[in-house]
Amino acid sequence: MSLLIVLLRRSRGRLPLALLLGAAGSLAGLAVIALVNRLIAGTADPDAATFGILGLLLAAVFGCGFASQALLTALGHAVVCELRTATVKRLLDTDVERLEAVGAPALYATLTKDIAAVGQAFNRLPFVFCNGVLVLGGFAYLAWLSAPLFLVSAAAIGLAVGAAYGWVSAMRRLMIAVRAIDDRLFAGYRGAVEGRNELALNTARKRVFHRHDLTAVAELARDTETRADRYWVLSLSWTALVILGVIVGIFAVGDALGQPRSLTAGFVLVLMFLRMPLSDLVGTLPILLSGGVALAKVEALGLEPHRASFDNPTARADVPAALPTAGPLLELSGVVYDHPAQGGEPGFHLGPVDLTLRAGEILFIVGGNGGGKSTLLTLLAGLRRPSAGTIRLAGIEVTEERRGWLREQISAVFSTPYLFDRLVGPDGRLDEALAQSFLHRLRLDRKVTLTGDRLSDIRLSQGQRKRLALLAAAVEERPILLLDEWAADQDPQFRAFFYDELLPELARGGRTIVAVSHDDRYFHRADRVLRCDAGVLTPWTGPAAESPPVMEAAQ
Ligand SMILES: Nc1ncnc2c1ncn2[C@@H]1O[C@H](COP(=O)(O)OP(=O)(O)OP(=O)(O)O)[C@@H](O)[C@H]1O
Repeated sequence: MSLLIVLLRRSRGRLPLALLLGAAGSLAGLAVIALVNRLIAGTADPDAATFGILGLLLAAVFGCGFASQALLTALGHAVVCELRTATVKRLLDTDVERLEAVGAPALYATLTKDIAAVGQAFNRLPFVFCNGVLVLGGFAYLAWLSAPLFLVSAAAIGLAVGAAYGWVSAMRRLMIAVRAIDDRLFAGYRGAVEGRNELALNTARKRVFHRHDLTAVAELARDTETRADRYWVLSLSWTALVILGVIVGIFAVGDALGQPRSLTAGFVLVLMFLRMPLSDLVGTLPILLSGGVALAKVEALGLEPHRASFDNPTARADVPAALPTAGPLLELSGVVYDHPAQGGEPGFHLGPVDLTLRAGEILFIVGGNGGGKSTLLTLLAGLRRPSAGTIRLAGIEVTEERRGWLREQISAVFSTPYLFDRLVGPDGRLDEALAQSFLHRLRLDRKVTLTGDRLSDIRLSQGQRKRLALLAAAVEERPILLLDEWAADQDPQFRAFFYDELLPELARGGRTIVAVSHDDRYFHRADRVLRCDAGVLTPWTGPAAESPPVMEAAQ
């Protein structure tokens, strides 16, 4: 039903026209049958006028059917296109935390499988509608032909539909189960693509992965799909049986009710004609059901409602146009964040964090693996919502409504950055000269060419990827730059260039920089160094404070 509501909402007037044409085509088809019936019964003359009418009716069947289905299928494709772009826009507007909770495999499954399933269902709707009109019109004609025979057939078909209702519900339940298994299958596909190196190196791992993470899930999907299809073919065979049963029964009932044989024969002819659209309707059930399940799945992701606009919803009136260039810039007071617990393991607790970042400052954050450094950076960037405490930017509290404003002040290079092949400057305008100069200074100009805002190649080494990500962040020209272990993949020469030249230069240019770093050789380049371990932020007191790794005796 929700499929129909979506279609109705988006059709902008084309739907009523298409439905009208479809109904006209179907009714013209029924009129052909009715006229043929009259020819058989001898109540119409087989003269030129009758055949002329039949010719016109056939032309109407073709013309109206074609126009209606062309309109409806075009509408179906338009809905799918809109669903694709709108779902991606909703995803772009949704919080990182929500997307993390949903997980990448489920998101990919929705973007590929669910949208395709909804599309298939939409594209079947025109045929469902035309068949529906045929069936309804056909039954109305049957009622007109003989009320007693119609009542008997309607009662028999009604009972049969009631009996089949349970099968359709069972089929829907199984389709929901199949869709849940699809998320696990997509996790397997992802492992096969992204873990290709590890899998190529180790045959045993490949076998274990293929058996447990792929074959087992694929077989579960196959079993569930097979069970769902069994209900479908049962419904198809049941439909054929019911129609044929009613046809046989009608002769017996017709005689018992004293109906003339010619009337019964005409009644049966219409029933035979209705067999095809009825079977088509039942045949389409799985496509419609899986479309409905897919649409429900898209909604269950909990994405933000669709907004066509890309404007930052932050009210600009109550925030300053520019940030201060001296004094406190970003202040965290009692900020707490909890990563959710998973699989029986406790979640990670960060904070309470009290931190004041001054404008133009270079702050380094050090700490052991899993200490919470990256989590802290995402909180500073406004990508995560603290569970307690306040964040102030330029003295103004960053409320939920102002989180977009905070994000607009931040450029970041995360530890595994995603590279886009277009550079984007402030307000979408790129300073090409600045970009070219960074390309040169980051020693990427022999590898990548910048034409307009487009980069020629992003298939780079890990260290080069980080440099390109830094370039993309720098040309955004935002006041706060967050770097997560940026230098970890750089060669010693470039690392020295980064700490000794680039960072101080960026700071002199007005940037406030927070960098996660383990390069204690260069800690003197920072105005301050803090340590983040076990979610607690403390001043760094020198290399002696580093806890040595636990060394196990070699076996
Ligand atoms: N999306 C997430 N969901 C649940 N837990 C998470 C998530 N991201 C990180 N964590 C947990 O939070 C803790 C801190 O992770 P974080 O990435 O902030 O540490 P880090 O100090 O940056 O580590 P590293 O130096 O290894 O990069 C880890 O124990 C990690 O398991």
